[in-house]
Amino acid sequence: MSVRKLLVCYGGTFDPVHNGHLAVARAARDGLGAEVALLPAHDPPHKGPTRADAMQRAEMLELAVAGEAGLSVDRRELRRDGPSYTFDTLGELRAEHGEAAPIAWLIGADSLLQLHAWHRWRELFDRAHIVAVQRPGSQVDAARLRQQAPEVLAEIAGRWLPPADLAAAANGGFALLPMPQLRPESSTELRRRIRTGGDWIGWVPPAVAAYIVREGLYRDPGDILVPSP
Ligand SMILES: Nc1ncnc2c1ncn2[C@@H]1O[C@H](COP(=O)(O)OP(=O)(O)OP(=O)(O)O)[C@@H](O)[C@H]1O
Ligand SMILES: O=C(O)c1ccc[n+]([C@@H]2O[C@H](COP(=O)([O-])O)[C@@H](O)[C@H]2O)c1
Repeated sequence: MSVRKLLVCYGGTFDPVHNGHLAVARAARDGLGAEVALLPAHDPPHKGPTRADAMQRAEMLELAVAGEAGLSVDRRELRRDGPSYTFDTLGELRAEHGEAAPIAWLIGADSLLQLHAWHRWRELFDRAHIVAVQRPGSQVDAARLRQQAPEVLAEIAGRWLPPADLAAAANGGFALLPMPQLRPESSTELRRRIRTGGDWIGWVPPAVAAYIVREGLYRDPGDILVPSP
């Protein structure tokens, strides 16, 4: 039986992309033997207005992964109006790749704890696997899920797979991605540091840092704030 290569889709606001995102994408590529597509959200459903516009966020992402094997940027959400629902994105990907292709949607642990608030969230499993990665401050285990997101725990309970088994099925599984080392970076803290003159250059690839400086991004007072509902 031939097992097809897993496609891992890693969606985000990427406002801006940082080295934590890249470490997660590389861990998925290397740990799961996957191709990883990074998808900037045009209009992230649970976030307020972004600080950089969608084109700038996509350009920074492209600079961040340029020349890196196994990582690419997929701009499809920029071509859709309205909230960038993952359910819709996975519908497009499923139609393009076919019913048998193994596809996974990759999220951080903070996103997993909110998964029950996503548009048609249970049906995401009809279209992809969900893979979560631990994040400092939001690390998940069964006890934390039971306390903070019992519906999510109930949904994934029968779906747990060893990461190596994801490629053997098209969708429907849940796995935790092993991360060699947890990463502290966040876009919110990065923007705060840029605004306040803190130490931020080492948190992004050099080409992204140059872009931020050139475009004068994240320097207005409003850039400190992230109104997340
Ligand atoms: N350092 C990190 N470790 C693990 N997962 C992360 C990390 N940073 C971001 N993620 C995950 O990557 C996805 C996209 O993240 P996003 O673009 O929202 O960046 P962010 O740093 O979480 O931004 P913000 O601080 O504005 O919320 C989310 O699922 C998030 O949980
Ligand atoms: O589909 C949804 O309802 C939904 C709700 C929240 C987040 N998402 C997606 O999850 C990814 C990470 O979101 P964020 O807000 O942490 O950048 C990004 O691709 C979003 O479009 C999707």
